[in-house]
Amino acid sequence: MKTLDALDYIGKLARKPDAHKGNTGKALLIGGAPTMAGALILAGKSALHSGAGLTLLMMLDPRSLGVVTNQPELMMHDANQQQPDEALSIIKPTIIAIGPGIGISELARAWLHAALNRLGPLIIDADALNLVATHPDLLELLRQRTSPTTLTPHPGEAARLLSCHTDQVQEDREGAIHALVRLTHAVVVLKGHHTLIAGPGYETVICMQGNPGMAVGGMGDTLTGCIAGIAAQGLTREMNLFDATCLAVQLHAMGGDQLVKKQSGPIGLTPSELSLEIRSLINHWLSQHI
Ligand SMILES: NC(=O)C1=CN([C@@H]2O[C@H](COP(=O)(O)OP(=O)(O)OC[C@H]3O[C@@H](n4cnc5c(N)ncnc54)[C@H](O)[C@@H]3O)[C@@H](O)[C@H]2O)[C@@H](O)CC1
Ligand SMILES: Nc1ncnc2c1ncn2[C@@H]1O[C@H](COP(=O)(O)OP(=O)(O)O)[C@@H](O)[C@H]1O
Repeated sequence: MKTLDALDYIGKLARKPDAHKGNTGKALLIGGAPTMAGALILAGKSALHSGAGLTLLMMLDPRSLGVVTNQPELMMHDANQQQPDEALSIIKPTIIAIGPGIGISELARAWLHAALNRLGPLIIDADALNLVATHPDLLELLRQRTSPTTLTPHPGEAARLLSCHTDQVQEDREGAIHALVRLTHAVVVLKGHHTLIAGPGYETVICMQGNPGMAVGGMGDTLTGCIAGIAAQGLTREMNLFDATCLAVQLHAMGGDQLVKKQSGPIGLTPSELSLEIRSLINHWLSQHI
């Protein structure tokens, strides 16, 4: 197992003078069921601040479509008003992330089915992972995918996928992540203290950064948005989804550590602040190296 060291990939995010929003990546994030719109909005803000050219939110709760007035850059879509397969083929996202606050309704299942069926890179998080754990047809679709896929389970979600107890995952995190890769054929991020990343054909890496100030609701949504934002830009610039995933995990953990250094944590550290810190880290690195 090697230590995560992915910062050099930031170089691939450098903008050419003639860059435009059509070639800086389109991230589509799907989730935000009633009571959990915040999860999708946090993921959206994170994708935006990580540099995605366009960030679209496909929101399952129609009443929450108007709640992001403080971030009008996010493009809001009502998941109830569209046929999932048709909408995905019209939007043509560079990357889809599905799960933050999505819940386990029939509507959530329909969007996940469409996302799994579509050719193109995909990130699966939160309740979308729980749906995979409880629907063998969705697991089979995931296993058969030919496009790059990243799963971001916390230990509780990992345990549901592996039909075991969370304690068993935590007792042998390396064994658990390998079992998840074998089960799903995807890149897997096993979150928590010392996050692990593994995937078919890749050496497992361990993130030695991050801190307990990040133990607050919405931190995982922020990671999912960050992977989406980095991948949206990087996938068209010789960065694959595994590399984008590694870079986002490291930026997310380093951002948390920076905020603690600035005494914005560990107590009271928020996912919204972390998105802005990740933006600073990316731009600082670019200003030093490019
Ligand atoms: N602002 C919002 O609207 C938020 C909505 N959220 C959504 O809420 C839904 C439910 O997600 P939850 O993750 O809260 O609930 P879950 O029941 O899936 O997982 C929580 C449990 O998993 C275990 N667990 C998680 N991380 C662990 C770790 N590092 N070590 C050991 N055990 C660990 C613990 O037993 C914990 O109680 C998701 O759809 C999620 O996106 C959350 O993301 C929080 C913020
Ligand atoms: N003690 C910790 N040390 C390092 N990272 C942590 C710690 N606690 C939480 N994190 C990170 O914060 C994020 C929490 O994700 P998750 O549990 O999915 O949150 P949520 O579902 O509330 O958005 C993960 O990236 C995890 O690695």
